[in-house]
Amino acid sequence: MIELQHLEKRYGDTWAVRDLSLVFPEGELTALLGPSGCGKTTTLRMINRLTEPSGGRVLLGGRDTRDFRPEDLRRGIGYVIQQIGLFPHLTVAQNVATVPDLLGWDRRRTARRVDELLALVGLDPPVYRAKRPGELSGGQAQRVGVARALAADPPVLLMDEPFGALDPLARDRLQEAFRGIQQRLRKTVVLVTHDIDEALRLGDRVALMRGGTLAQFGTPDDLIHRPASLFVRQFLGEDAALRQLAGRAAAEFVRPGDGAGLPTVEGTLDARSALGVMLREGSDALAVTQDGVPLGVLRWEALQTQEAQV
Ligand SMILES: Nc1ncnc2c1ncn2[C@@H]1O[C@H](COP(=O)(O)OP(=O)(O)OP(=O)(O)O)[C@@H](O)[C@H]1O
Repeated sequence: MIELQHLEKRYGDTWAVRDLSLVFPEGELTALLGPSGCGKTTTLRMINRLTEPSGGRVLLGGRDTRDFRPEDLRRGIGYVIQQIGLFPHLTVAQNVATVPDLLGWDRRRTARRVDELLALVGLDPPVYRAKRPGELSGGQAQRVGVARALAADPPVLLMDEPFGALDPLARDRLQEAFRGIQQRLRKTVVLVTHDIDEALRLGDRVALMRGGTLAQFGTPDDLIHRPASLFVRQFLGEDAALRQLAGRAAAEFVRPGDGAGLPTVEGTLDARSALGVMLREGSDALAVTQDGVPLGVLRWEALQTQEAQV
């Protein structure tokens, strides 16, 4: 668990972060969302002390982070940034092994860990182990960055716009991959993003910031259906419910039923696209299958109730 208590950062007359108190729950992913310049990155960097607070404190597992030496603190916290900063002269395996090497793990344990992590992030170890960063696509490099951050199995992972530099398709894929990884590993993750879809899709919780302070902290559902202010409502936009559908699979809305004769979609299709199929086909219900096996029927109302609550 990470706890921010009255955290502040001032640069001259500018408050980057102002009296920010917040608890990032253990094992959950919290998206730190907000407009440009609202203090997201500063907040994240105060957690691993890349930026020192001007006031207030950060507790990690109940301990004040000032009680740690900054190097020790950072070794225990995974950190992924947009321009991932892999070492270009090292291989993928050596890049992933950076922290285990620093911690003095023996070579066999490190090699096993590297392969395990490459597989976890969807890179075939024999193919990628010996490559250099220059031989990777942006998405592959970002995967290596995630593997590197997870290498020493830190309980906490800080991510600053980790998917920001990728094209939409690669971003989509990596978000999905990361969602799967997080469901398995249950790290305490703080993910900085200005992308509303990403926050709603990946966040168990969302901390929406404005001008260095907290506008609202809650589940994606809370922010969409129970916005705390006009700012929150406007920031998420009128189509917030549609955005949320984009992050959920059609299969989640399926009810038992016979879909014979209805247009058919796969259950893994996102619910927003399924809605698009209904509109295109002029049908208020779809048959949903999983790998060709019927799952049931997706009805317009099931999606509508989601929206009606906005
Ligand atoms: N080193 C610095 N010196 C002076 N001002 C800074 C410094 N770092 C950040 N700021 C200011 O603090 C405020 C918050 O910056 P921060 O980078 O945390 O915002 P952000 O929400 O992460 O923005 P973005 O989404 O654009 O990256 C901004 O007004 C910024 O100009």
